[in-house]
Amino acid sequence: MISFETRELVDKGIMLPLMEEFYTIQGEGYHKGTAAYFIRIGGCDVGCHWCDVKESWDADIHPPTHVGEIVENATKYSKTIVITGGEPLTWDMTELTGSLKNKGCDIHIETSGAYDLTGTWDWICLSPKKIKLPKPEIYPLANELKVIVFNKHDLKFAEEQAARVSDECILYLQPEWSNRDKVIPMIVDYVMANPRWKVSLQTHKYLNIP
Ligand SMILES: C[S@@+](CC[C@H](N)C(=O)[O-])C[C@H]1O[C@@H](n2cnc3c(N)ncnc32)[C@H](O)[C@@H]1O
Ligand SMILES: Nc1nc2[nH]cc(C(=O)O)c2c(=O)[nH]1
Ligand code: SF4
Ligand SMILES: [Mg+2]
Repeated sequence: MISFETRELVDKGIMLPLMEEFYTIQGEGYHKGTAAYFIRIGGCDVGCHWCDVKESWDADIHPPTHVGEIVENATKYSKTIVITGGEPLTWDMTELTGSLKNKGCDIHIETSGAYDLTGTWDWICLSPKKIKLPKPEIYPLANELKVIVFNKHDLKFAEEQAARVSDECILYLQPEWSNRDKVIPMIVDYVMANPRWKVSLQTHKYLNIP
């Protein structure tokens, strides 16, 4: 049982349910190929049926951890930090990003955008989900839009989402991993016909790294 005091600290974003942290290579999107330290925060109730980290969903199974401890550890490894989850915006990211900024880090987020945007970010990867759409205020701030393609309807969804981001936002279609053999040919044809889109692959899965 988590104490009332701990629950209060988590509500304020001074502690966060930490699922895992690892130094690896960013596998996806614009920064693919770049070494980065990943901090995976537990808790998500978006419920994507193909989510590749369903173990992250239940925040209660991930230990509430002081932001100071997370930051001290992360900065031993890298100045490029990726905050992911779960859905990191389930929580108040003000304290975590403020502390990382104080250490001079470049801070990236992987988010569905389904909850209020908190924290200060150097790079926002917005990966919108049909079942819980992003909050309107995140669209103009997204640096990259990364739509997961599970079937052809997702291409229409991708265009609807692209209409809401800024002109500078980089547009990616990323195959849903378990259905990749089916959807990759469709994505390839689509990107050649619509070259403002780019392909993003989960390259870490091909490299066999976290
Ligand atoms: C696990 S999510 C965590 C961050 C946040 N909840 C989100 O969805 O953006 C990290 C990234 O992986 C993508 N993703 C999750 N499951 C996937 C799958 N089976 N195939 C391809 N991409 C996937 C998400 O869309 C997101 O861009
Ligand atoms: N290497 C690596 N790159 C990633 N890019 C986004 C990831 C994520 O799960 O958010 C991820 C991940 O889990 N591993
Ligand atoms: S929003 Fe992200 S973490 Fe949540 S279920 Fe979807 S892919 Fe998984
Ligand atoms: Mg991942």
